[in-house]
Amino acid sequence: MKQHPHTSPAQDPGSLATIGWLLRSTADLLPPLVLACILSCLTRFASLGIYLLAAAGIAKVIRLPGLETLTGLSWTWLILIIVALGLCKGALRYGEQYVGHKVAFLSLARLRNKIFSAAEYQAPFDARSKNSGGLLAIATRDVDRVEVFFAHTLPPAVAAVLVSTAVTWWTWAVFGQEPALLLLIAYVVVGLVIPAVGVKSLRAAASGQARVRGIQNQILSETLAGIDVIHGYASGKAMQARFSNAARPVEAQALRAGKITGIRAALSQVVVWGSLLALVVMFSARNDLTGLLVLAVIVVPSFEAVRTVDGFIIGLQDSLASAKRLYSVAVGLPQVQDPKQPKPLPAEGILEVRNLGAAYQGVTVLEGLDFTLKSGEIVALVGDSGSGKSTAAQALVRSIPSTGEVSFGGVDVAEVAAAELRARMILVSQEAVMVRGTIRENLLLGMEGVSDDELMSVLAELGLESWLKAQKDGLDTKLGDRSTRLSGGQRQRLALARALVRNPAVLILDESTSALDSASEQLVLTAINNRCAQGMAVLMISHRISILGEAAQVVVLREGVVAESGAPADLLADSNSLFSRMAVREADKILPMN
Ligand SMILES: Nc1ncnc2c1ncn2[C@@H]1O[C@H](COP(=O)(O)OP(=O)(O)OP(=O)(O)O)[C@@H](O)[C@H]1O
Repeated sequence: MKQHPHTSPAQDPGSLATIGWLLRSTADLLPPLVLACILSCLTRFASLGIYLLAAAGIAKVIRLPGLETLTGLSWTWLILIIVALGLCKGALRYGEQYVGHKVAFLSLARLRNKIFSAAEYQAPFDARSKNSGGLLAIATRDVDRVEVFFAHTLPPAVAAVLVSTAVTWWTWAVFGQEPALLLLIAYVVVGLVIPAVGVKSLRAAASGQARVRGIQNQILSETLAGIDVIHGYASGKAMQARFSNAARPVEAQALRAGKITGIRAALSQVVVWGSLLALVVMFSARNDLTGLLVLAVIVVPSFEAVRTVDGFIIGLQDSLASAKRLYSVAVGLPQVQDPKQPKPLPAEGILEVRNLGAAYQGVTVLEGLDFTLKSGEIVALVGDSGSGKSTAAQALVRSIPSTGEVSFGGVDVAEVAAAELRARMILVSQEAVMVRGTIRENLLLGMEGVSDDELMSVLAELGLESWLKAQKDGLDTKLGDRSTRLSGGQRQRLALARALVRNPAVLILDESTSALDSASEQLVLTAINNRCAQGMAVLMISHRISILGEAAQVVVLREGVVAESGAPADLLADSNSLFSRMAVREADKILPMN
């Protein structure tokens, strides 16, 4: 038995690997990020310069002795340098914010595109098996949270290191070893030790919050999609309770994170003001008031630079939790991958299905399906609900991993690019999904080179001509959110038209006429038969025997295996066959109506 290629989704990579991935994903944006770091450092140094000169001015006014290099400057020079530094600081700050945010937003746009294309690549199987609300939260909120990583992490971190190093070095050079060592210890405590306090709990709280966002999004989108059902059953309050209960399990974590944040802020205040006090004691003993004044005005803003580390460590936990969720989507490989060197698929040929099997989470739901579908023929796949019919259809177009062999025109479909396969073999699934857009956009879904006349002729084939004429804007009519303007039958026929416009070699219809009244259904079946007369092959999946009249072969599935197969007339001739019993049951249902 041949196993079609598939892999498992990506595992949680850990913080370092996530940061590596973020940087790799945006490698070409690193030069402007470095520029943002340089600008951030220069801004801090400009601030320090202004404070230093202001302190020198005060020392001059009150005629304090010492530090003549600064206090000896004339008032004109002092004021000129302060104004120049102020202007520089403004320009540098503007540049830092501009470049930092530009990098951040470009990176976010890139990450959003990456998530979309990864989800599209992994679709439909993997995308379907993820919860849609979670995926939505990842593609929107999580991506936004990563902004902290780009705009508010690296530049302040670099500035913190450089500012503290420069102030320590300058203090050592001007005032000696003692105050310099005191500052160095205080910087290490504020910039490294305190930010490490409770970091695990903060990380857990951030992941919990990210998870809750996903669940709440899921509940919200389910509620919107099923608003009629929820109103119909007066279940609004129950859904609201589900929404708020989703946050319950992480409430304790969030409170703990709040406490830790408070404790960290208090500790760093104690260290900052404690070191200032120590400097006062040290410089009073030396009787050096000018030194104390100058150092004090430098130390306070330098601590501000170092304390940003604590702030961004908190933001960074949130950002990393989000980045890990992005990573899990972005690097996951699809369960069904394209072959490395895909073979071309012939434009026409016979579809041969041998021993087709499929499983969900290790549970086999389909095995040993065999049939042959020739050009211009209809094969019917019937069976009770849950017998594996839709699974077989999805396995044929390689939407889900499968076993066995499927070939078209003699080429194994596992060796063909999925996009090429799905252009030749189209599955119209049970759910007739329309997107927000016009009728034309819904029919084409990005396909090019189809004229409006061709679209209208297909709609006419399916009995939608008068419906289209009644629409004010014709093919430009907007269908709106979840195409609420359409009836179930109209929606099904539009989904069918979307497939027929593409003129596939094989059309797989999975209960695609279930919402139609019998007159419209007959019209659709005639259209299908006409297409068959022109060479299209059809695999028709249905519960209803009455619509399978033209089928060359019927395959009956029971609990995932082929229970019987043959020409419909032969199966009907055997009164004990499952097929004839299904036909009798269906006729019995119809008879009392007559
Ligand atoms: N995504 C999935 N994950 C897990 N199990 C699934 C999934 N999709 C289908 N199944 C299971 O696989 C079995 C076959 O389902 P399938 O949808 O193929 O049946 P079906 O014959 O098309 O049913 P129906 O006529 O009701 O549409 C069922 O037991 C179903 O519960």
